[in-house]
Amino acid sequence: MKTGATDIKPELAIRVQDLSFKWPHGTPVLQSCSLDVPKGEFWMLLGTNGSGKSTLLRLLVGLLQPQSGEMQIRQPVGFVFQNPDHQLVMPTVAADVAFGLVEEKLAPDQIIARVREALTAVNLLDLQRRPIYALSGGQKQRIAIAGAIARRCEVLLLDEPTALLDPDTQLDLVAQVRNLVKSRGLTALWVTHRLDELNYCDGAFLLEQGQVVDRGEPERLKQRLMQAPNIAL
Ligand SMILES: Nc1ncnc2c1ncn2[C@@H]1O[C@H](COP(=O)(O)OP(=O)(O)OP(=O)(O)O)[C@@H](O)[C@H]1O
Repeated sequence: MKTGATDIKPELAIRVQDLSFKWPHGTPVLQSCSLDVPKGEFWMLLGTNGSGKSTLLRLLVGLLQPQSGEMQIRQPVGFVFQNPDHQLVMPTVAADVAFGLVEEKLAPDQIIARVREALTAVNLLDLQRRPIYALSGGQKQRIAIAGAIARRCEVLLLDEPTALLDPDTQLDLVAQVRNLVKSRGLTALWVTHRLDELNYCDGAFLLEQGQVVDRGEPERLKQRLMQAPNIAL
């Protein structure tokens, strides 16, 4: 099995080939799953409940190990969970963004500069001293993204980051991630059930029973899913 980003093609940020995963004593979740995400693009991952979307992201970030197949992903990778309360750990906004930099052993002025840059990128510099508990759901998701930007992540993996947000905040977040991808050369893979979010991405994958069954232009996939009542996203 090959993992890491050492020999990934220059035009790609994520490469998954024939990946298979099953839980102990469980049925297969991913079965020869293959996909490529081009560098500097914003792609989405769609599929019915239980089709393996979250499992694929967890494999990509190393939280799970596949039984077979190959994965390559550019480092560092940032992960944004559905529920931001599962990943924001410090009492204030600036402290939380800085927390992710501990391993880099930076000087204090470098940490301050990275935190300011990251909060500016998500338009939340004004809130740097605010307690985490006093943020909205959308603001918390943007802080999680700022943490990844501060760490200079090349790839963002987002697992239904808008699931707990109201519709306006949902579209603000997806538009902001698109802007970050385009302005900073990041690559993002975003799991969603919401077809209106497809308007913001460069391409999408459709996962069914652990395999990619369609991929490509978001508008075409959107039309396919709107005309397929048997695929309940
Ligand atoms: N910790 C676990 N132990 C055993 N089975 C699990 C575990 N986590 C998930 N599964 C199973 O793995 C399969 C794939 O789950 P996964 O969360 O990847 O699906 P998904 O496509 O992200 O679904 P959803 O859209 O509902 O979030 C499901 O059948 C699920 O029940």
